[in-house]
Amino acid sequence: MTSGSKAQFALSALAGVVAGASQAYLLVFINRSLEDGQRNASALAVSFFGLCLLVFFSGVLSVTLLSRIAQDNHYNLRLRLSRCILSTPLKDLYSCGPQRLMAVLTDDIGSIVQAQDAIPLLFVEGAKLVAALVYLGFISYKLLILVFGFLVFGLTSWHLLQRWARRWLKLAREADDALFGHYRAITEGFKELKMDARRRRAFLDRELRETANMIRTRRNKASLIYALAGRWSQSLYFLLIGAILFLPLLGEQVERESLTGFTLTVLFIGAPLAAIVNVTPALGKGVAALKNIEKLGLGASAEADVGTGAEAIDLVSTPSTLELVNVSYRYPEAEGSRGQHLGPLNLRIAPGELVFVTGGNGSGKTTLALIILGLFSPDSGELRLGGQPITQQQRDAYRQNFSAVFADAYVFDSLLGYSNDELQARVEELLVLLQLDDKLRIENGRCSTVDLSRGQRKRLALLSAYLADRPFYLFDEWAAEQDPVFRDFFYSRMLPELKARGKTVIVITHDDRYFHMSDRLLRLTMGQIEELRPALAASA
Ligand SMILES: Nc1ncnc2c1ncn2[C@@H]1O[C@H](COP(=O)(O)OP(=O)(O)OP(=O)(O)O)[C@@H](O)[C@H]1O
Repeated sequence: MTSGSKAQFALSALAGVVAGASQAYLLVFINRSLEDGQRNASALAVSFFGLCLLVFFSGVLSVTLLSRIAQDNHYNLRLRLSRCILSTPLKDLYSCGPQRLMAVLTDDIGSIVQAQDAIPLLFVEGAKLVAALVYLGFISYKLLILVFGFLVFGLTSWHLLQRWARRWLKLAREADDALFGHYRAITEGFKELKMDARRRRAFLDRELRETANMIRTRRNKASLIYALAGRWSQSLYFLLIGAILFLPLLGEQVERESLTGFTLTVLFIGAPLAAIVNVTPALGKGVAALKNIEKLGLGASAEADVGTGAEAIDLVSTPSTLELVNVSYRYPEAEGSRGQHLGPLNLRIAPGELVFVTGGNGSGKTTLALIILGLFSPDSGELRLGGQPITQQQRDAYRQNFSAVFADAYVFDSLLGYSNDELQARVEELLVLLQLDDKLRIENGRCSTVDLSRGQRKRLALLSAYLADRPFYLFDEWAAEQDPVFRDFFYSRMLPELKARGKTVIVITHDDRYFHMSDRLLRLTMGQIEELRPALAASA
């Protein structure tokens, strides 16, 4: 919280307390006018309506300010969490899984916001309750002790029931993660599920149904316990009123006026008590959501700030030698399989070299690419640029040296940071070069469409990489989805042209027809690099 929002919070909390306390004070007036009849009626009326105005304005002020703070927090939370995800190392992100992240970004943020929305109500209702209890103390401290006894017993038993309900809610929330995984399967595996009725049935009737049913059962249990807790507290409340009304039967002498005032006040506290009891589940869900976010550990091992990246871009180096020295990397072990291991890898790529990397499926080419790009930190060994080891703090700056197109390239519908009048001419030129000019337009940095074929999407990703135009280029099986003509154009024209411009280019490829175009050909086998065609300079 900034000091401005702290002051706003303090003011709104104060207004909430004033609103609640003055509502309770209205009760004193009501009680007094009932006791006094028409005596002092005009003086009481002035104070009464004055107090009504105070209740109105302080209530509006408190709720508005606190809602505004809640919205500010919501806004900050969305931004902070997104920034936090982007500063998390890729390895940690892989181990969270995309479905958990989606559940956090949708469900958990929503729960936190609902909890924050409940806070203004807590202040107003809490203040009403406290003020009413103070008034009860003035009327009769003995009866106040009785009320306290009931409150402590009621709240303790209610709290235990709440805890039980929250346990079920927590289990339901865990199943939500699995549900998001199924939703992903529906959207991303839509075609496969549509094509095979047997598979679709198994998916809908077993996987999805089981998870959805588990969530339904767990949430139902939580709701039942919440309902029990609610009814239980209400029953206790009536029991309390009964106890006060019928105390004389137990031989306890209480004045009639005190009894009336007391009963009226106890009836009055029913509403704030119920309101507090009703908003508590929202608070519980909010706390559980916060714990979920904490449990992901996002940002715990955060890399240097990846905020705007402006500071990092200033560090882009001129072409330099890239080295991997005794680098090794292991994927975390999964159930039933040992984590794949790469290394130790030693590699030196000189500025301006065109290096092809090949190897069988699963040999570790993409993993090597992710290490070279600084997206995976090696478990041991180091990465050096221009002879300088890359530290954890420099990793984001280091990554800014690369223009990369991944095998599963994501295509943004805008150029994000690469749209200005100067670049527009280059964009037009690239659209023609990549034969996309009859498919889409890019105006003010926004693409007219990204509904393109896979090959075309890869070309659009290449356009983005060209616009960034860093000293290093890395392509992971870029040409795999291109037609023979364009594939030839890529290897015979585009790669030599990049090399001629002094770029260091690393190409992961299975296209053996073009292996001769490279300066060096590396092969990965079982996580080890083998040099098939050494650098011309080295072999000379
Ligand atoms: N996220 C991951 N978690 C655990 N293991 C992984 C993960 N990604 C890849 N692996 C394992 O690491 C090994 C190397 O994978 P990688 O994607 O680097 O291979 P590749 O050579 O690029 O394969 P392909 O030619 O099929 O693209 C594989 O055996 C794979 O099982």
